[in-house]
Amino acid sequence: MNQLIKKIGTLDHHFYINLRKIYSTALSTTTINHIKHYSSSSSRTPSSFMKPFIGAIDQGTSSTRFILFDKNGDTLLSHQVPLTQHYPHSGWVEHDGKEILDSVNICIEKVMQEFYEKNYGTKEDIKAVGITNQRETTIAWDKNTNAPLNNAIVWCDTRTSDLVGYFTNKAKKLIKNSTTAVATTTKLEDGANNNELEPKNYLRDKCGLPFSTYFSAVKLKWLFDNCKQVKEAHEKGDCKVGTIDSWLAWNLSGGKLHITDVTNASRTMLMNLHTCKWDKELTDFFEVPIDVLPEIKSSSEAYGTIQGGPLDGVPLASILGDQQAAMVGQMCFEKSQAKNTYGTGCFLLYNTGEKIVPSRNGLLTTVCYQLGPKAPVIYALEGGVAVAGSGVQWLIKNMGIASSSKEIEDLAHSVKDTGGMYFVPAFSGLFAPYWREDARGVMVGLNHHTNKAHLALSVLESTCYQTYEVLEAMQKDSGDKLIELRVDGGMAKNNLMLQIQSDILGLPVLKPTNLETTCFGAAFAAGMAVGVWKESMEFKTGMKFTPQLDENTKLKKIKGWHKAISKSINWIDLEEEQEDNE
Ligand SMILES: Nc1ncnc2c1ncn2[C@@H]1O[C@H](COP(=O)(O)OP(=O)(O)O)[C@@H](O)[C@H]1O
Ligand SMILES: O=P(O)(O)OC[C@H](O)CO
Repeated sequence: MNQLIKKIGTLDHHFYINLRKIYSTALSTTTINHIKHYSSSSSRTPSSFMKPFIGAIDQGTSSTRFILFDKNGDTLLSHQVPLTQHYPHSGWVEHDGKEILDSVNICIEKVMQEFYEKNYGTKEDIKAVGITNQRETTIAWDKNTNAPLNNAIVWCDTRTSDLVGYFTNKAKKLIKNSTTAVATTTKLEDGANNNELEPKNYLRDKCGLPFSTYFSAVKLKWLFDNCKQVKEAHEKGDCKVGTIDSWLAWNLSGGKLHITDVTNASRTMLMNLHTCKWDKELTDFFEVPIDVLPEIKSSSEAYGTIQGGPLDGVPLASILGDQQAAMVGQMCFEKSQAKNTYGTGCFLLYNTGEKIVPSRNGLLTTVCYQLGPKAPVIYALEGGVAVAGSGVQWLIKNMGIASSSKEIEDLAHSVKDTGGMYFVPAFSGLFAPYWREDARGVMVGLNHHTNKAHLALSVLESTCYQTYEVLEAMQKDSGDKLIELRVDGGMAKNNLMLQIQSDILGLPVLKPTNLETTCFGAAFAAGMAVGVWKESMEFKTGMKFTPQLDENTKLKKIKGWHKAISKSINWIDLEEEQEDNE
C-alpha cells in the first residue's frame, strides 16, 4: 500500500470553492410513493462508531442507496430505493432522470433524519460524499431548467444495434481506404498488425472498447438523431449530456459542476485511454458534438460542495463507475488483483496497474481508478455479463415462478442439478467475451422432468458459466493465473450461487463481511480526497467457498454450456431486423 500512496502523490485538498446556494433539492414524492424502501441501521450504539463519517451514493441499475460509513469502514446507516425500469419497446430500457434524482434525495433525507434522531453526530462529522453509478447510461438535460430532455438510455438498451452496424461499416471503409484513420494513428502495445484489424475493433486501440450498443457514444448519436428536444437545446447552447454521475453531480451542486471522472469517461468510447481526454477524432467518428460533454476529473478530489438539502456544504469528493468503485472497495490496489460484482449484470475487473493491456480475447480495456488529480491512472481489463441478477428478476416478474430473489435461491436449492438443462440469458445479445448483438436467450436440454426449480438453478448457473468464460479470457490476456476471486454485489447474497461459482472456476471464492463494497469504494475515494484515509484497509473475508466438484463433471458441464451458447448465437438476423425497423 505504501507503493499506492507514493503513486497517488499529493492529493489536492484545496479545491473547495465557495459555491452560492442557488438550488434547493426539492423532492417530488409523486414518482416514488409507490415503491418499497429499505432502511437499515446498525444494532450498535451510535457512540461505538468512530468519527469522522463519509457518505456514498450508489446509483445502480435496479436501485439507489445512500450509506454512511465510519472511519473504520463500518456501516452506520443506509437507505435504499428501488428504481422503475421502463421498457417502452422491445430492446429498449430506460430510466426517468427525475426519478433517479428523487431516489437519491429520498435516500439522503432518510439517512440524515435517522442520523439526527439517533444522535450519531452533527453534519460537520460528515467530511465528504462520493458518487458511484451504473455506467454508460446516458442522459441529456437543459442547463437552464435542469429538466431531463429524454429518459436516460440504460447501458443494456439495444435500440442502437443498427447504429452499431452503421459505425462498423464506416470503420470497414476506413480500414480499406485510409492510412491515416484513427486506428492507424496509434500503435497497439503488443505490436498487433493493423491490417488484421476487425472492423468492430477499429477504435479499440484508442478507447479500449469494441463497437456495441453498450457504450455511451452510440446512445448519444441516437439522441442527437432522434430526440428533437436534445437537438433544439443543443442549437440554443442549452444542452448538457453525461452519464448518471454527471447528472447527479450537476444537480447536487446546484448546476455548478458539469463533470465526470476518468472511469465513467472510459466507458463512452469518446475518451482517449492514453491521454484521458475527450478525443476529437472519436467524437467526429461518432458524429457527436464535443461541446456538450462534461469535464473529465480524477476519481478522488474535492470537486465542489453539495448545495441544498441535509448535506448542504458537504464536499463532493469522489466519482467512480460502480464496477471500478467495487475494485476500490475490495482493496484491489495491487496489479493482478480481481473482483467480480454480481448485480443486475455481472462484471469482473482485473487490475493491470499503469499499463494499458489491449485485449485479444474479447475483454474491455478500461480505467480502474485515478485516486487524485496528480495520481497515476490505473487501468483494468474487464469482462461484463449483461444479465445476472436481472435474469433472477425476469424469473420473478416475467415468468412468475417466485415472488422474491430469496425464493429463487430456495427453489434452486430444492434440486440437485438442472437435469441437463441450460439457460443462456442473452436478452440483449451477449457481452464478453462474445460481443454478439445477434444472440438471444435460449433454454435447451428440456425434458418431461424439467420444472421451475431446474429453471431457477439454470439461471443461477448461467451467471457462473459466463464468469468462467470471462475469467478464461482474462487469464489469456494477462498471462496470469488467478488464485482466488473476491466477489460482491446484491446477487452475491446467494451462497448456493457462490458455491457453484467456485465449483465451475475451480478457485476459492471470497465473500467480504460487508457486501456494500461498491458504496464503500466511493466512500473510500472521497475519504482519501479529504484526508480521512491515507492508506488501504484490510480486506475482511466473511465466507470462503472452495471447489467441491470433480474435474470430469466440471468439464462436462462446461461443454454443455458451450453447446447452449452456440444455439443462442446468430439467432437474430440483424440486417432483416434493421429493414423491419425502417
Ligand atoms: N438471494 C439472491 N439470489 C439471486 N439473486 C439475488 C439475490 N438477492 C439479490 N439478488 C439479485 O441482485 C440484484 C440486485 O443487486 P444490486 O447489487 O443491488 O444491483 P444493482 O447495483 O445492479 O442495482 C437483483 O437483480 C436481485 O435479483
Ligand atoms: O447496476 P449494476 O451494478 O448492474 O452495474 C451496471 C454497470 O455499471 C453497467 O456497466
